Amino acid sequence: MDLGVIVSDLPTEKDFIRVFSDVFRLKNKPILSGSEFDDCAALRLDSFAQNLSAESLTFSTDSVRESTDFPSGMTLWQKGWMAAAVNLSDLAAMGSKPIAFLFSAGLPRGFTLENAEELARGIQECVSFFGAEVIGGDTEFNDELTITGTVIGITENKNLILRKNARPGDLLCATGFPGSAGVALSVLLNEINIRVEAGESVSDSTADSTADSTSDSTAVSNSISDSGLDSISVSDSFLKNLTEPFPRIFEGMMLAKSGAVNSMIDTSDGLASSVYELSALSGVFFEIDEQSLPQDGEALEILSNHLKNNQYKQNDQNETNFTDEQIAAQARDLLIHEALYTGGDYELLFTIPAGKLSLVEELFKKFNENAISDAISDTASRFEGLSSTGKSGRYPCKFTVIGKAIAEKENVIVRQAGLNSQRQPLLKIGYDSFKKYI
Ligand SMILES: Nc1ncnc2c1ncn2[C@@H]1O[C@H](COP(=O)(O)OP(=O)(O)O)[C@@H](O)[C@H]1O
Ligand SMILES: Cc1ncc(C[n+]2csc(CCOP(=O)(O)OP(=O)(O)O)c2C)c(N)n1
Ligand SMILES: [Mg+2]
Repeated sequence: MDLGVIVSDLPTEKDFIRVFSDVFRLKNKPILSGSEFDDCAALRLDSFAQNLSAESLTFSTDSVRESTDFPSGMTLWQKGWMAAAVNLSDLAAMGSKPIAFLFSAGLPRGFTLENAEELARGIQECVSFFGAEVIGGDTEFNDELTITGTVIGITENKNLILRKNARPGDLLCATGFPGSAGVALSVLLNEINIRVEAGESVSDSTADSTADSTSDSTAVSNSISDSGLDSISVSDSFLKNLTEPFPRIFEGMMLAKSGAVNSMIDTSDGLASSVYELSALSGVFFEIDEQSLPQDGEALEILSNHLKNNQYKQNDQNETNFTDEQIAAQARDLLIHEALYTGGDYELLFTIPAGKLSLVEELFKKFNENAISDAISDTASRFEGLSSTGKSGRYPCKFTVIGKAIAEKENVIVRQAGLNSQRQPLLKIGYDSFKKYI
């Protein structure tokens, strides 16, 4: 079929569904019927129980759409990947194993079959990477591209991790480098005062399916480089922190299986917001030690340049007032703010009893050495040639103790002021789809 055809010009919906279904070929026998042939997909749960007893099913649904989730410059492949990833991240937070994904797409006017295929490939590659299959959906038209996904997972009852069981004295732990997605978003929204030079081309580091994204990423770079300021280069792999969320499915399953984790949540809405969720449901309060928050080197470099360029402008292009050291300290502060109060990182935040720390450290060490743990060894081949892994640095997965449950009656942040530390209330703010992005 001619891929240039506009989807809404096709004679019937069936003609279109075939394009999607060709991308979502079913591999898993227990799925008796997939997206194209019957009214429903059917899953044989007894077959899943051969490898992992499926005592509980887990479900989640989340929507993404153009104006609120896709900053300009994202490829359709990335939009598809993101639609699946934000849903899978909810399963990761419960330690659940993904088995199936469904989505309803609202396609904008002018969307071609080629566009649809790229979107579908992004969804398929994310879903299959994490061991699940796309089993159905619906297609409609909408003013802006909208994708509502639903994931289904399975878990053994003893491994089901909830938000509500954090205990006094627990250590608060996080994966990844919080704040990276927030900084990437500011770059893509042109809120950061830097001049961007295209980093390594997306196609250099990615699978064939993303090769088209090079032109988009250049468009982002050009729009920002008009500012005429000092230039630094922002790599495409850094921007992927936002544009290709990497759900911590394998880490979540490993943590759940370890028996060490009392409570867990993903950080999609920001660290502070996630801490408040764990706190409200568990009835304990937390302190975050800001010094312990891991910071991504490129994020710091971007923020330092932003600060320098702001001053350069303010001072009528004379020398800046601050030393490099002062600028670096201000950049660290800004990144802490991003980590706490903006979302988009899709990392895991979890609590463990202090006595389990060495066990969890050992598990992460082994996990990172093998890229994947024994429990998920069947997935090794999926790591090859995928854009979200590789150079974007999602592996090794960093794991950090960032605070603990405390006796006080509020959530606090421990800040460093010179040689002294200060305890301040943790603000209850984060990404909220009902409010304007902060
Ligand atoms: N419209 C809705 N109807 C029923 N439950 C909902 C609705 N919206 C959200 N929820 C539930 O509220 C909980 C939190 O949802 P949400 O804030 O969207 O979480 P997340 O940030 O993980 O997507 C989830 O259990 C979700 O299923
Ligand atoms: C254009 C644009 N603005 C803002 C964002 C940032 N953003 C959009 S959704 C989101 C987090 C949503 O969390 P999630 O749990 O997936 O959804 P929820 O159900 O909480 O809305 C963030 C940080 C973005 N990705 N793109
Ligand atoms: Mg939601």
